Amino acid sequence: MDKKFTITSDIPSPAHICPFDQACSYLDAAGKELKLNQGLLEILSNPRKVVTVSIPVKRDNGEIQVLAGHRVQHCNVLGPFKGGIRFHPAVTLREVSALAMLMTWKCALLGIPYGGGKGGIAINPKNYSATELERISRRYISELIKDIGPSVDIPAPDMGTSAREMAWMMDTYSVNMGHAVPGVVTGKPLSIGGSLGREMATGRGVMIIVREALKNKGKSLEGIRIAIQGFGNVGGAAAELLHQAGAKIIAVSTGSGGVLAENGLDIQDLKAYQKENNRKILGYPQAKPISNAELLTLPCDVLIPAALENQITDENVNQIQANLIVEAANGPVTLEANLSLEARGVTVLPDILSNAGGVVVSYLEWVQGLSYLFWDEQKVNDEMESLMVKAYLKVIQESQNRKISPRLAAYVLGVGRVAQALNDRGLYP
Ligand SMILES: NC(=O)C1=CN([C@@H]2O[C@H](COP(=O)(O)OP(=O)(O)OC[C@H]3O[C@@H](n4cnc5c(N)ncnc54)[C@H](OP(=O)(O)O)[C@@H]3O)[C@@H](O)[C@H]2O)C=CC1
Ligand SMILES: O=C(O)CCC(=O)C(=O)O
Repeated sequence: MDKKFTITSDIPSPAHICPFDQACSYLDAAGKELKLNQGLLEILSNPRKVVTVSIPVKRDNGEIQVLAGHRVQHCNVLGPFKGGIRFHPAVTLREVSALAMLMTWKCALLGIPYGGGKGGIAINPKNYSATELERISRRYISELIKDIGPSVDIPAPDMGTSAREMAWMMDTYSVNMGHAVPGVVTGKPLSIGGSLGREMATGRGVMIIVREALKNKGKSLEGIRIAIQGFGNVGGAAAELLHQAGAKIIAVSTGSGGVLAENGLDIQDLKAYQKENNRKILGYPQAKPISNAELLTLPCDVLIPAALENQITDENVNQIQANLIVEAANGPVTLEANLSLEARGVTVLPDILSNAGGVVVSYLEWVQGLSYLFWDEQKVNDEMESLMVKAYLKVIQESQNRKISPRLAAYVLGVGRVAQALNDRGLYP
C-alpha cells in the first residue's frame, strides 16, 4: 500500500514489502504511544527534501550509461542531515527514503546533534572497475554539491561504499569549494581527517549491544553461539569483535552463500580466506557450506542480520530459533515478522539502536575534524561505548516503564526527542 509520500518514478520494492511504509508504520505506532498530534506526525512522515540526479558515466569500454542517484534528507531539526550512501542493485527511492527516516530516529535516540539523510545509487559495484566507481562517486557529489556540506548534509559509507568512495567524494567537494573540507563526509581515510575506530565502529557497537543484552539476562558472551548474515564492514567487524570477546561464531554468510562450523569459526582465518577469494567465503575448507536461508534458521543463541532489509519475514519467522536478534542491518526484520517474534518472547533489538555505533563514531570524526584535534583509538571507542550503553539502558528502561517492545521504546525515545525539538522551535522555521 502506498502511504503518504509518493514518488511516481519509483520502482516498487522487489519483495513487495515497502520499507518506507514499514518505517511510517513504526512512526505511527510511536506517535500513538506519545499521543502526538496528526499534524506533527504528517511533518515527520515526509522527507524535507528528495533529490534525484542523473549520473552519466563513461564505462571503461567507451559505452555511456546514465545512472540515477538519490539523496533523501528526512529531517534536520536537531542538526545537519546525516547518513550513508549505498551502492547496491536493489536501491530504490522508497528504500532510501525509509533509511533516511531511520537515521533521524537513530541520531535522536543516541543524543547526537544530527538529523537523518541517506543516499544511494542502484548499481552492483562488483560490476564496475575502480576507475568507473571513482567517476560515478565524483559525478554524484558534483550533482549534489549545493545540497550537502559540513553543516547541511554529511554523507558516510553504507552497503557497497567505504573510505575509498568517501575520499573521492570529499576531494570532489573540496575542489569545488577551493579548499579542503574534511567535515563534508565521515568514514574517510585517516590521511584526510578520518577517525581511528570508524571502520570497526558499527560492528563494535553491535558487539556492545549483544554484550549488554546478555548481561541483562544474567549471561556473558563466553561460549554464546552466534550466527551472522553478512560478512562485510558491519558483519565482519561484529564477528571479529564478538569472537575476540569469547563468543562462538558458528555461521556467517555473504551474498553468494555462507559457512557453518558447529564448534565456532576462526574469524581471522576466514577473513584471510575471503580476501584471497574475491570476497567469497563459500568453499572455506574448515566449515560446511550453507545457504543464507539456512543461516537464519540455525539453532543458536543470537542471530545478527547484517546485510539487507526484509530478511526475516512472515515466510521464515516461525523457523527462527534464536532468542535474541540484534539488527545490525537496517530493517532486516519485517513488521509482521517482528510482531510474531515479540509474541513468541524473542527479544529483537532494533537497528536504530544496535547499528548506531557507526554514526556515533562518524559524529566523533566530525567533531575531531571541526576542532582540529584528533584522538587516540581508545578515546574514540570509550566515547562511543558510553553513548551506546546509555542508549541501550534508556531503551530497556522505556520498554519496561511503558510495557512495550524495545523497538517501540527506541522509536518513542527517538521520535519523542525530535517532536519535542519541533515544538520548542515553534513547529519548524
Ligand atoms: N557501514 C556502516 O557503517 C553501517 C552500515 N549499516 C547497515 O549494515 C548493513 C550492512 O552494511 P555494510 O556491512 O556496510 O555493507 P558491506 O557492503 O560492507 O557488506 C554487506 C555484506 O552483506 C552481504 N550480502 C549482500 N547481500 C546478501 C544476501 N542476500 N544475503 C546475505 N548476505 C548478503 C555482502 O556479501 P557480498 O560480498 O557477497 O556482496 C557483504 O558480506 C546494511 O543494512 C547497512 O545499511 C548500518 C549502520 C552503519
Ligand atoms: O556514519 C554515518 O553517518 C551513517 C551510517 C549509516 O548510514 C547508518 O547508520 O545507517
